[in-house]
Amino acid sequence: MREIIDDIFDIEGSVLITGVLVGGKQVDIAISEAGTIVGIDEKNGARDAVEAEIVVDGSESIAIPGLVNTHTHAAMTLLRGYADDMPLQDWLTQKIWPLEAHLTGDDVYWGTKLACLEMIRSGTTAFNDMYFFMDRAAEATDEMGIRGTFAHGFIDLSMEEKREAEIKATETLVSHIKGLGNPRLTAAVGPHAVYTVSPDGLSWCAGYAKEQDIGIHIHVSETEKEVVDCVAQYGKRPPALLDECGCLTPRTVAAHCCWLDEADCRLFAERGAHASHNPASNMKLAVGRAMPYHHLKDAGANVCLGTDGCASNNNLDMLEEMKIAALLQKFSWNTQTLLPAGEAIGIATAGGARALGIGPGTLTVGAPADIVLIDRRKACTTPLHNTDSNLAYACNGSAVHTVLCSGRFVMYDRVVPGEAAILKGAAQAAAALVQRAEEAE
Ligand SMILES: C[C@H]1O[C@@H](n2cnc3c(O)ncnc32)[C@H](O)[C@@H]1O
Ligand SMILES: [Zn+2]
Repeated sequence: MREIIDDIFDIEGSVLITGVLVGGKQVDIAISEAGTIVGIDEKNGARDAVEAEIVVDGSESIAIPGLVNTHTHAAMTLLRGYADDMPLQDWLTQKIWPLEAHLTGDDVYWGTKLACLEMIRSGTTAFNDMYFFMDRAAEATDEMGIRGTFAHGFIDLSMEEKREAEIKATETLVSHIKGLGNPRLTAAVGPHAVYTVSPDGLSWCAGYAKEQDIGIHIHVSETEKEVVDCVAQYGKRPPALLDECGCLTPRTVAAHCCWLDEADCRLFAERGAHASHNPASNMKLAVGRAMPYHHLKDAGANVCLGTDGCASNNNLDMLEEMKIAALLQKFSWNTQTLLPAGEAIGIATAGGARALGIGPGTLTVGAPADIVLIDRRKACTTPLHNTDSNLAYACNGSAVHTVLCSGRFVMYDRVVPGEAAILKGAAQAAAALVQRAEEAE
């Protein structure tokens, strides 16, 4: 493996992964130069699909589709450990928003580089991001080689002047991302939540997302207070308000969804909206209830998985998040059979890919070659009675050893190009950010 490591990140040719375990079977996976899976076969049939430029021995690996993190604020890696053990509203208003007021574009660049590094190292190949200075987040993501969907966090606090500024920021970002013409980078509209965006702001976001044919990324029903306040102010629950404003669509990814009731779940299913489960953040911020996964599933709504930002998680490890999701669901709803291992993997892969519109999120012919190789020589993969169980319940991101996105290597044998410089740049940016905030106090 070692001989080809120096130039493997620059090669843009076809790839063959031999003898890798997929769904309990030893197969070869052939990947075209264009970055698509063109063959997957047990009996060496895939070998005929490409004249491979790179052949990787997969016999010590399990292959899974790239993990899709459907709700994060990537650059919040810089805020990791800055404010812990607080309720959501105090956490946001007393600690997070005052520090974010001092953010710069360079901070977001370095924070996103660090986030991408961490995501790649734990098997994530696509993420749904909502934050600020998102042109710099897209730049960082492009350099790291994975997929990102970028939304400006739209917060108008019911003020006309703020709304106009947020509209401008959203339009500028969307035209910038579209102008890049990079299939790995897409734009979305990011109304923060019903308690920070007016109905006029929400309606504008819905209309603009429709006009631009892009997604909507929003926090929904995270706390009981959000629901109670929404009913008091608007006479309806958050999903009904969002629906009235046109924000519940097949392109909407709604984060948290902890306090949805059964009718809300049915509305999600009817509108084709996607519910992103963020269990670690929900438990850490003690929002009081887990997403009603069973009601969403019974209604037929798509559920996907996300970590939220590093100030409320405090990492971006989607393998770890799968286990937390499965355990939280079983515990909260007192049902051992709820969210079994295979389904937990499904919401982190196919469910996420469906939510972000990036193919089937499976290892099948025609799918984008977003592939994660998990080391079979680890304690967490020994023994392998049931691969899904090992992946969902025993492993975390440290078992990932090679990652491809769109057929290109972004990590090989646990090496990610530029890692030391990213750690240094991000640490310096985080320290300078806190210093600026303290000096301004
Ligand atoms: C984009 C803004 O969203 C803020 N944020 C981060 N995590 C959460 C959460 O769990 N609920 C609501 N808002 C959140 C982030 O700090 C940005 O200000
Ligand atoms: Zn969030």
